[in-house]
Amino acid sequence: MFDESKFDVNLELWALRIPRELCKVATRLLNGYLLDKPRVKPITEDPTSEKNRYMILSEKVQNPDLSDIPSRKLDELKKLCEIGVVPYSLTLGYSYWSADHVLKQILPAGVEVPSSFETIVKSSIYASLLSELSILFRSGHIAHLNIHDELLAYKDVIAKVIYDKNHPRIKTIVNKVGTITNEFRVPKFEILAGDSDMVTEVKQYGATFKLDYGLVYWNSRLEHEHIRLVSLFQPGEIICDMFAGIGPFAIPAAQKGCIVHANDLNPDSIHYLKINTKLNKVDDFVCAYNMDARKFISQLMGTPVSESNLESDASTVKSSEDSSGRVSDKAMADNPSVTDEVKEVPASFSSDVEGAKNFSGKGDESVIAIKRPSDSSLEENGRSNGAAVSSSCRRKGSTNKRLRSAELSTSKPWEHVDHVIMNLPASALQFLGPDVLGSSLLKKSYNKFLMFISGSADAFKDLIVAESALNAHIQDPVFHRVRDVAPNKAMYCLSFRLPEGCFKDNKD
Ligand SMILES: C[S@@+](CC[C@H](N)C(=O)[O-])C[C@H]1O[C@@H](n2cnc3c(N)ncnc32)[C@H](O)[C@@H]1O
Repeated sequence: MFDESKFDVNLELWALRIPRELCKVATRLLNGYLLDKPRVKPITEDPTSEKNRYMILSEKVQNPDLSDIPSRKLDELKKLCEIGVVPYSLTLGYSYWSADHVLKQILPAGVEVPSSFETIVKSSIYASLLSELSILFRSGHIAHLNIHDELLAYKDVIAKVIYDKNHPRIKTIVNKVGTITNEFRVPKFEILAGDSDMVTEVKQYGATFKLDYGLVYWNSRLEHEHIRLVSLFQPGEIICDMFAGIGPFAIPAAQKGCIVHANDLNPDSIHYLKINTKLNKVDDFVCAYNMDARKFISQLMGTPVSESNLESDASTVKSSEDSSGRVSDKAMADNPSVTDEVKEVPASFSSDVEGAKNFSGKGDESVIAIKRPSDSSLEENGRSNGAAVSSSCRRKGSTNKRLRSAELSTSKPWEHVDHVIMNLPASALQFLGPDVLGSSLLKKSYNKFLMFISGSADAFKDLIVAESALNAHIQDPVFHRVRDVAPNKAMYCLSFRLPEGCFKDNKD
């Protein structure tokens, strides 16, 4: 692909032959005059004698008479031992140079390298130029590039360099092709280097996620948003994740002791969601569903005709892969004794959550509270409505302890949900209408939960659309800036408590 030897840089240097036991003292004396290159040791074997070492001098020592070294230092050194000066050739080759250095030489000078607006993975393995190439992130062993058109001719070279420089940590280099058009939001990738295995594991906030990067949606840049939302939840709360993917909200929420109803249309996402609940030992807390979110929410919240037919109702909303094991086989099972016990626990709405600060917007620049005269802050709203936001599963002091598996079986989402997550940017608002939420919400007094909706770049427009879908005024909406998706274009999360009396004109 390219001749690696063209990156060779030969250095003609001088080295001192010093008895090995004196190297430490000599190093101190020669401070500032020894070779100083990253990853190259200035002291090396003397090929002619085991008793000695070569101390390689820096490029600034040009003469074998060592006149470039201050005489005071040399005199001290000479008092220690007899010094031999030998020529020393050093080649810094392809393996020495960073990816940044190599690519700068390969890519044409003057090529318009777009500046990156993406957040690069924190433990960045890439140098500045690579971020300019818009290398989006690393997912497990996969490095995902997004090579711009003007650099496409160099894609193989770029991939080879990144692969060479990061193997074995990175085993596969992929490039996103085209724009995402499918409803599962999975990009198309071409594999540029390494093996074609797209099944990988990633870690976020201590949870492990297994996924096939070619089949499911995954975006490491949402890690902060995943943590932020989950930090707002309380143990025992019931979460409904309408577009759950492989579980980056569902699993940490379940780890916190929440009960999660997680749905996704993509069967592969649900396949991995189930694997992940098991991997993270929260399968007793997550019930997975594989259907369109409209059907999911209306069935989940639809009023069961009687307690006796809960199971049959529930079975319609469980994963279509029931035989291969829905996430919790105990989910929705009738267990009156446990239900009774849990019902006795008084509801509490303690809001001393870390994330509550973010939610109110205080101290978080990315939170924008859209204020209207009558609005109070969303945090206050959350607290004041707290008494009404009760959960049949909530337990006092259950904090991070694992709850019994029976918790999920006592969850009655058709009676109560604390939070709804809708992470489907741009289209999530379509799922707010009376045709989806309306009928089920009206039948029950179901208007207390908090909704988190990933909106488009136009926060104000989203608010208007949401209000029109709900046919109600949204009090204290909060827009949290999730991330920049393009220069001057941010993605927001709109949060609000479902207004009292929404869909009122649709009442029958
Ligand atoms: C942006 S991803 C979010 C996934 C996950 N919440 C996360 O943060 O990684 C949106 C997800 O919605 C799913 N999806 C798209 N349309 C859907 C629908 N009509 N009903 C249910 N899920 C849908 C996709 O398969 C995808 O996994």
